[in-house]
Amino acid sequence: MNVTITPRRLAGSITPPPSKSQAHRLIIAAALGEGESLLHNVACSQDIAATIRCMAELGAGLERQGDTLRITGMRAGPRSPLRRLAAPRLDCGESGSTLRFLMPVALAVRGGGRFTGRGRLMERPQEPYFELFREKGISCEYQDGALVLSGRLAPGVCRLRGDVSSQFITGLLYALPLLDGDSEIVITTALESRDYVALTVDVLKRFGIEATPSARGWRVPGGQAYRACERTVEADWSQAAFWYAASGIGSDVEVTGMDLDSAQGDKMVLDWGRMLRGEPLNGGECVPILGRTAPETPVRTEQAGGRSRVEIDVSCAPDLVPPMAAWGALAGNTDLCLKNAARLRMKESDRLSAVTEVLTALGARVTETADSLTIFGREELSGGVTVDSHNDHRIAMMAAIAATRCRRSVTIAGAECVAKSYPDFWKDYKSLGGDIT
Ligand SMILES: O=C(O)C1=C[C@@H](OP(=O)(O)O)[C@@H](O)[C@H](O)C1
Ligand SMILES: C=C(OP(=O)(O)O)C(=O)O
Repeated sequence: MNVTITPRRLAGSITPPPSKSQAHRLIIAAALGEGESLLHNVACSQDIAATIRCMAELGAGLERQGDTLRITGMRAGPRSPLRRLAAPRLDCGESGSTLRFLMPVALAVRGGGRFTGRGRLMERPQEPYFELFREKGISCEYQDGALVLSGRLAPGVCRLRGDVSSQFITGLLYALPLLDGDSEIVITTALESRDYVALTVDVLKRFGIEATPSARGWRVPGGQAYRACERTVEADWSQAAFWYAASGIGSDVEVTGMDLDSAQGDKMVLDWGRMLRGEPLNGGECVPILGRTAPETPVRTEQAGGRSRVEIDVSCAPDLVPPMAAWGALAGNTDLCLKNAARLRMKESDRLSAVTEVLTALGARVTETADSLTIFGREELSGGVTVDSHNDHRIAMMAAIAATRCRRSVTIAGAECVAKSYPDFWKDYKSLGGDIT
């Protein structure tokens, strides 16, 4: 599907969709649990549909009633009869979270499974799991494009890299409590996307599951049971970031329904945006309103010729790169460097090269290195082109936000990919006065 945008500023009020990251976690916890859980404000993005489908295949009952999901837990645990059933077939769509969260879960609950996916999913790296699983005697093989796991996930020490994806750690945090002995997750490198692990621990706690930080990672007692729960999914800070970016570059969008106390790390978009706007400054340093400290506290420096440069370490919040890039491209006399971003090459697209290609086509000046982007702020972009979404929801949304400040119309090819995380994105864009066909 092509969407053509006639540039104009957006105005109005919007509540972003429910958090995809939180919804995945709540659904999995409820499905593993005992009894009936109710989850409210569940939106059926393609990624969430994948997790729902997979948890049903693993043995839970999931029934949608409007935006409420009624989940009958499978009572997973060391003595569950589910372990005797045939290997489940888990279609993860394009969702990296679904695949990586459920690989150890399927091992713990069913002794393995056959995982399939679409788009770039099956090419995304799984080596940290493979190394760990093979060390534990679990077989991991690609067969006709499917990933087949089989074996027993034994409790004990689980050594894992922390700089490929935090999703591996989340998967283990879900599976290890179900084993019949205690475990420790030992992180062998720097941990990136750290707040996503904190979000996991936050959800687990609500289901009565304990995981405590250790000097090397997390200690996870075995023999735990997920208890049923009733929760409402919070609004999504990663999606809110696109609307904050729109306002940052001249639109007037009021973002409603956001929880400032959320465990979602992407709420730091508020601090990053403030830094980009150059306010408020305190001796040249931004004072983070959300109490964040290095490394994610951005640094702003004054440059020659009246320009400023903002440098942000994005390793803690990679999903903020596309909205921040759109914001940076139209930041006037401010240049934005997004560094420590190598992991973005392993998402739905190679997001660093996709951001560079799309923003450059729209008329921005962007330089790309192996692990960073520098975007040189302008007052306006030229537009007048067709850009490719690269089948990446966050790239399509970035282009749509940047288009609000182009001189000529912008066509986004493959615009339907927003359904991966934000099926109503185009509807919401229109409701804010966006002119799209
Ligand atoms: O745990 C999660 O919900 C996510 C973790 C992040 O991935 P990485 O840990 O691979 O960076 C993020 O990019 C992804 O969109 C969602
Ligand atoms: C990378 C993303 O998700 P996942 O890893 O779950 O596919 C995303 O939503 O940007």
